[in-house]
Amino acid sequence: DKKMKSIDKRIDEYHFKIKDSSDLKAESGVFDTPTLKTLYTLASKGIITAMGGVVSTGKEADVFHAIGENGKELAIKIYRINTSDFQKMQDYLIGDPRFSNVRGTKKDIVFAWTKKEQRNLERAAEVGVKVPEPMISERNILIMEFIGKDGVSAPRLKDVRLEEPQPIYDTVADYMRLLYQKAKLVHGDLSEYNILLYEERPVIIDMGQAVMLEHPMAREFLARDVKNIVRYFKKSGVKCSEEELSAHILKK
Ligand SMILES: N#C/C(=C\c1ccncc1)C(=O)NCc1ccccc1
Repeated sequence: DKKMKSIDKRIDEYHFKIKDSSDLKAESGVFDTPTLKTLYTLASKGIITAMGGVVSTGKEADVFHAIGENGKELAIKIYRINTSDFQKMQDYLIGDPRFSNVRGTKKDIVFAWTKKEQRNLERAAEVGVKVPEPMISERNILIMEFIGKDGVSAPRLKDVRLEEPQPIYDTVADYMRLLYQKAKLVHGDLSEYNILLYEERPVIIDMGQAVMLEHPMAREFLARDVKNIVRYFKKSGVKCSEEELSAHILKK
């Protein structure tokens, strides 16, 4: 019972439990009724026991901190159903052999996108790339491992000044190679905005737009990812080039 006590104490530390929708609605525009229903379903299954604060907000989605079973810290990514750039999502999905049959309303597109991010995170984790471990996705909600401590998210590379950039660059280069060679994926939006630094190691996030190598734009997306990564690490003092990073990723 002591254990339960401590979890309750932890939960009380948060602004609010999932008690009524007024609190959640105040948080941000993602909490429309269907989303609240889904959150309550997840809560009633004990998957989420308390919602924390906002970790990050974007056009497409908001990420919240939460507490799950046995006090585990979670990241809850909630995709907006109305304002998401669903035309862009649709173009990405149509090019993806795994989702090319998805048609229909914005809702269907956003649900498929959420599932896609979960599948991409699973494939990345399988081949040894450090990403937030995905747990489940339900409609427009993706639940994953929280990368951070006590509700404080690990910082993005964009927000840190690296003492030792070389080993971080080497790891990111290896992750890009593993994604391409083993997971047959291109991240498609890789930059210092989508890499967290946790316990001195890079963690890749935001795999929703990642595409399979068969996608018509896979090579252009890879070239853009390479350009972004070289630009950032050159600025951080690493001797690197687009040719060298591309070779590292593509060589057999
Ligand atoms: N996944 C994820 C993220 C953070 C995160 C932190 C700690 N643990 C897991 C994930 C994240 O900020 N993504 C960026 C983003 C972009 C656009 C909209 C919302 C969010």
